[in-house]
Amino acid sequence: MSQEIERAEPVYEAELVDDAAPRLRRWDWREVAGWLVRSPFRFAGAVGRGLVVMTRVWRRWVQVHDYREAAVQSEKLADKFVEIRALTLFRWKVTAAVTGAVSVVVLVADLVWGAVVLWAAGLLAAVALAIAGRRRDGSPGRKAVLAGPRALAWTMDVQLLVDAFRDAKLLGKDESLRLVERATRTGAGWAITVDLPATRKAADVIKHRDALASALAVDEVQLVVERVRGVGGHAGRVFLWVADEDPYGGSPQRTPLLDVERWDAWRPVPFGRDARQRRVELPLVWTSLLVGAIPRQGKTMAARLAAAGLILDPYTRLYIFDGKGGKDWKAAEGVAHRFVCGDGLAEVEAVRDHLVELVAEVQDRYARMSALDDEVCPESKIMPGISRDRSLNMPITAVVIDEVQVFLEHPAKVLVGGKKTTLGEYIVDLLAYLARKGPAAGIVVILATQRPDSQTIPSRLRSVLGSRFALRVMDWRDSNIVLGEQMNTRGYDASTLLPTHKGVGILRPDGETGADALALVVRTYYMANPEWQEICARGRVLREQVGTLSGHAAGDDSSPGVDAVSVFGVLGAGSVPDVELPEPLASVLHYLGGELDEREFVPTAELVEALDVEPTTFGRQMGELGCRPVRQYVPGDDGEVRRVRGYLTADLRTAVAEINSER
Ligand SMILES: Nc1ncnc2c1ncn2[C@@H]1O[C@H](COP(=O)(O)OP(=O)(O)OP(=O)(O)O)[C@@H](O)[C@H]1O
Repeated sequence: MSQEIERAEPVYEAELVDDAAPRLRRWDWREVAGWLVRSPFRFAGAVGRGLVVMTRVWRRWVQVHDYREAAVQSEKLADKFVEIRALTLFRWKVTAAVTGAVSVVVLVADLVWGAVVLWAAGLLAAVALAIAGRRRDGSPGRKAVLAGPRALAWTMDVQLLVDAFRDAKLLGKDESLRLVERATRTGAGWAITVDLPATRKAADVIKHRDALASALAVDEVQLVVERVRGVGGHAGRVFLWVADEDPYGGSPQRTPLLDVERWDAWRPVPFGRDARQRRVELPLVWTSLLVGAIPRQGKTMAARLAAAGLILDPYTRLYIFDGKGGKDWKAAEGVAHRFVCGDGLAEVEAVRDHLVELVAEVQDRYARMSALDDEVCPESKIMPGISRDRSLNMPITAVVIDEVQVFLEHPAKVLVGGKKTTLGEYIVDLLAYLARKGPAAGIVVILATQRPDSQTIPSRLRSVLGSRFALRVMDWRDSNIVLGEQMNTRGYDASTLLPTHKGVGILRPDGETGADALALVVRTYYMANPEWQEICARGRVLREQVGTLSGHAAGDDSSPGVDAVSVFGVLGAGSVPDVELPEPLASVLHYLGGELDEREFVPTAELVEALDVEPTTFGRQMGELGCRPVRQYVPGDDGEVRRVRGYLTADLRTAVAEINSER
């Protein structure tokens, strides 16, 4: 009895003390009743779990799992395969023999002693299973919810997922998830679709993906969270996929471009695979690409993959500039119309001259496109037919610059249009013009850098680059420089990628190209050096066949001699100033890109949808930055003209100019 007595707390003055000093653990009758009512269910639950546990134990045993794993670890699976198969077969036979023997014994016992034996055996088995499947309290550390014996429990019991959402503070205490689609086995993982309560947003789950991964006790690279969009989707519907193991481990896949004879630059280029091994393709025409990463993460590989698609199209003209000056791009010399490799003054000046030549060409293309027949060129934009018509001389032209910071940071003083500047600044202006005006005229700008900071790539250049790919970077600021303002707060931060995951990065496709997701994690395809050389060699043969080998590749390095002054005149026009703009104005300008100059009015609804922002807050923040909405008549998708709220691009430009002058 004395052991059951709890020591009373010290008694303080004015404290009420219960008379019945020795406090015993007393059961409330409601607790007892509750326990009695719940126990059959708990027993049944434990039996169910026990069944799952025992089935798994048996399956691992029959498949010789540990032996197999040891063989995989020591990379001897192939050698041990026959042995493992023989052992598996033997264990299947043992299973069959034991099952047969037990059935016979039970049958005989049933005949001799009657049905009571069956009941007794069943009960015994149920108790044994319940013991195997009981919930073990107090086991140290957290167990991965989705690994081991509980994987099946999770797929059967959504409550575990609800608990994880609550632990990650994505659901309140009284809120719950609604199951849209049961958990199913999809690829090498489990997929489930759920609806959040009406007040919650899928975007927040994406944002706090790491908290959810922690609550589920899996590494965040194993957890994929996507919004379900379009028909059948809404802002509160979430698709979750949890990989069994690191989806970016294993050996990389080779690029499918190696299996094709030629490619069409108008088709999106095969770029890599996402966590679920779905193909990710990158449209390049009518847009541009910025790749950023710290060294040795796969930046050159990513840029070369994009270039490879263009190299395999003989109608594409290539300007290839490599600031590193190594061997990485050497093979492309045989296909490039202009080729510069190195970081000396002569090389930087050559790059400048080639870019000036291109800017002049863009102007010329616009002039010629406006003179073309409406049927050939309906909207002052290059079309596939035009780009392949040799007589029009407007092929898709790609400017690929690796280690672009070498050119952008060059400090040599130059005089441009009577104004003192540096060579680097001038190249920034030229590239910004090309990225802004070029896409519609068939110019594709692809830039790769290991210095993604705001000085190196000023916002007037960044804001006009369409697609972004960030491999691992130093910190979230650098990540935002590549991916766009505030992308880290939306759950996309390339500094959290793992150093061992070479070639894995966050891709933010150009919104204009109709991409569904805001961004996605991609592992690029792998293209070994000999394969890259093979693609370049094939590109050369193709160009020789159709007669498009030109410039440097054809041994002709002469420049057409462009009037640099006339080019200078167009550079300043409408360019976005070089300051960090506050949000949401920065995102608006990024979204509009070159359209800032081309459009007169942007409906608020369009911006709210494109930027995925809350309309009231957006309106207030824009107001604080001096942008007031106006009403204008615009034609809708159905052709009907409606009066809608929106912003005049002139007002946006004025706001930018004012912010600029205040700094
Ligand atoms: N998708 C991939 N899968 C596996 N390994 C990859 C992948 N992409 C790149 N790598 C490996 O990562 C390493 C670095 O690649 P790469 O040379 O492209 O990086 P980088 O960032 O351009 O480096 P640097 O800054 O030195 O130019 C290479 O050894 C390459 O083989």
